[in-house]
Amino acid sequence: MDLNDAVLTCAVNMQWTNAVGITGRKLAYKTATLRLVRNDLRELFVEVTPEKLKPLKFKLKDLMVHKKFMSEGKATFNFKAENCTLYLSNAPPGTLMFFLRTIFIKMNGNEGGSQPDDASLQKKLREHLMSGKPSSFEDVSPVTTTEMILARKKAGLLSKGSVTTPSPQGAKKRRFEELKEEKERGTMPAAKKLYQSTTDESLRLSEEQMEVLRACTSGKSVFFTGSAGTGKSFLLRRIISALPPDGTVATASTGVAACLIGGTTLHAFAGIGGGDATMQRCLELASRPASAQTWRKCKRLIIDEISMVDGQFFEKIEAVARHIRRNDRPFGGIQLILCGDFLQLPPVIKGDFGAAPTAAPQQRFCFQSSAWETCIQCVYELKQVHRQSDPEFVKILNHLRIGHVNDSITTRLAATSKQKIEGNGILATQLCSHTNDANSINESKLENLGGDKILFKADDSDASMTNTLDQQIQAPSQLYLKVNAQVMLLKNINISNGLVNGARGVVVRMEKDLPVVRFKNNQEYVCKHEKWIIKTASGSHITRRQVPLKLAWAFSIHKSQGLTLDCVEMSLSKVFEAGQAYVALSRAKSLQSIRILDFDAKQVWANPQVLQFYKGFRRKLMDTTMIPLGPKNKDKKPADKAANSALAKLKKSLINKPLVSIS
Ligand SMILES: Nc1ncnc2c1ncn2[C@@H]1O[C@H](COP(=O)(O)OP(=O)(O)OP(=O)(O)O)[C@@H](O)[C@H]1O
Ligand SMILES: [Mg+2]
Repeated sequence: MDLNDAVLTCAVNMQWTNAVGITGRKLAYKTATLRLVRNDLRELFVEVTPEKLKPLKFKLKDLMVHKKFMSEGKATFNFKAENCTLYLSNAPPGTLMFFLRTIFIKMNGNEGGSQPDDASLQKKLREHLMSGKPSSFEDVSPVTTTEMILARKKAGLLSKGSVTTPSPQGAKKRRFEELKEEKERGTMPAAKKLYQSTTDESLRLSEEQMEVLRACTSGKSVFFTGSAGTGKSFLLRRIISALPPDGTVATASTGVAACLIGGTTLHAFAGIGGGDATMQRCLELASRPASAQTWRKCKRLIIDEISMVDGQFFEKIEAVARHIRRNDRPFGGIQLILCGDFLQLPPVIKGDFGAAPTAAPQQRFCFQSSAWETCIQCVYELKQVHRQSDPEFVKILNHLRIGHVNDSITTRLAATSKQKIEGNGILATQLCSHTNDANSINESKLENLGGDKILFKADDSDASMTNTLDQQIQAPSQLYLKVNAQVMLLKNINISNGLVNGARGVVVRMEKDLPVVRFKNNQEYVCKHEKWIIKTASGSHITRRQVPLKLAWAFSIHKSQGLTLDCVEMSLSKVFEAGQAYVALSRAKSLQSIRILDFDAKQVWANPQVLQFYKGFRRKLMDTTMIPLGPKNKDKKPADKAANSALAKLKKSLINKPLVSIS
């Protein structure tokens, strides 16, 4: 387990009722620490310590825990014997889940239950009284594997929507009610929910990821980077779940990336439109009541895919934050958690992703804005690649990332053009440089299939928000499918069976009006309607229900940033951005699941300003040799000979000495 799972800090309201159910004493604390402890008799207690006050203890007996809103950081503990209810709120959802899991395991992970039985309790009590020692409490020991296995076995004994001490009487009835409720809600039983394998919660953070998590939970403003697949977004999800929900705003530069971390787009949050207006106008826009309130409530701003946030936009929102919050500290005192890889896609300059770039403005990247240096306290680089396990492929990708291609890389990548990556009726997804190309491929392939088109219409909680949902959620509002359509899965359904976000499949038949998909690993899955939730800028939730599929004959490279994809084919002749070829190639898990039709070293280049930034990143305080860049060379490969040789030197230095963490 990653953090201390027997401790939780959150807001706590306590309420006692008398014997006839009338509410008596009430206490409310904005911050209190809950700790799982044992006394000398090995009985379990939850100790609640409000800030600067004495602790209160509640015996874990006849406990009901309601945790339907666990993912929002809320839970209710009902201590029946003590007639007291604790309402927990603003708990970091991940920490709350581990805390509840630890309670569950400690209460159930022992033969006969870990609470001592009455006879042994009486005996221990006698011994304790005879000894004359005062009562003492100690923290529970870390959860053992045996306790975990035993507790899992007992998961079926849980009562309706709760974690409770198992009692043989009524267990059957409770199980019946639980099943009935599951059926009605289409959800998993309470205890199983604590162990569900549809999310990546079971994966452990690496040591380098833990270090970043610790910096973020300690309140520091952090930028962390790393090559594609080093688990930046994965870590970001953990960071979000380790922070209190109140005041934590998760955003990303693109809708797809925002959806991967369960957040909203940075533009939707900021409330200044595209940020193209004058500074004065942006301040006016952000001062509108709804927008101003979200800025004032924000304590921690998280931004994924920071490489695609425009430098001028970043500078403007920094000024907006100071102005609205009437706070002169950088970003108005908001903690920033930024992550991304500047050697992947840069900010889109104008119009559609497919449009050709116009002349680059002065501050294209965030790191070029004056706000960057003042706002970031710690920087980290993740080095362990998780998406690919083949060291040869990882090495090739590391070279491509900095725009370095040698003959052996060219030969190896060109050789993929002939390999067969299809299987089980699943064709390769074509990654296109331009969005329009990808859309027309999907439309024409679907038209060309025989059979009837079936429309799957999304059910949105707020019909007026359909456009917002379209921008932020990959699941389309209208999805047309036919048997034999090539599709991609848009949710983690079952990680251990390979039914993960990005898995490629083909529709094999329709069953009760729902598509049945066969995946590359031969697994068949009858799609159910899944739910996506996005948080609007004002903090409310809007949802979309839709089958978790999207047509997958083709995607644009821009829409694929952040994804892990099975089985991809690409033609890179039309790439127009630094880092675009690297993004396309790094979506694949292995060299065996990729086909590059026309590989040419010219299609791969890194932005020299970014390379320079990364050099400075590594040697933050040391003086660096600037590469002379003419206005023409801002985003393209430097044509100038001197610049080229300086660039070659820079790449060499970056590849030979991996970047290090600086904090
Ligand atoms: N500690 C870990 N243990 C196991 N798997 C991990 C770990 N960290 C990340 N992964 C897996 O690695 C894959 C890539 O992770 P992720 O998408 O977060 O990378 P990324 O750095 O955000 O990549 P990109 O730059 O392309 O957005 C995912 O399948 C993720 O589940
Ligand atoms: Mg990512």
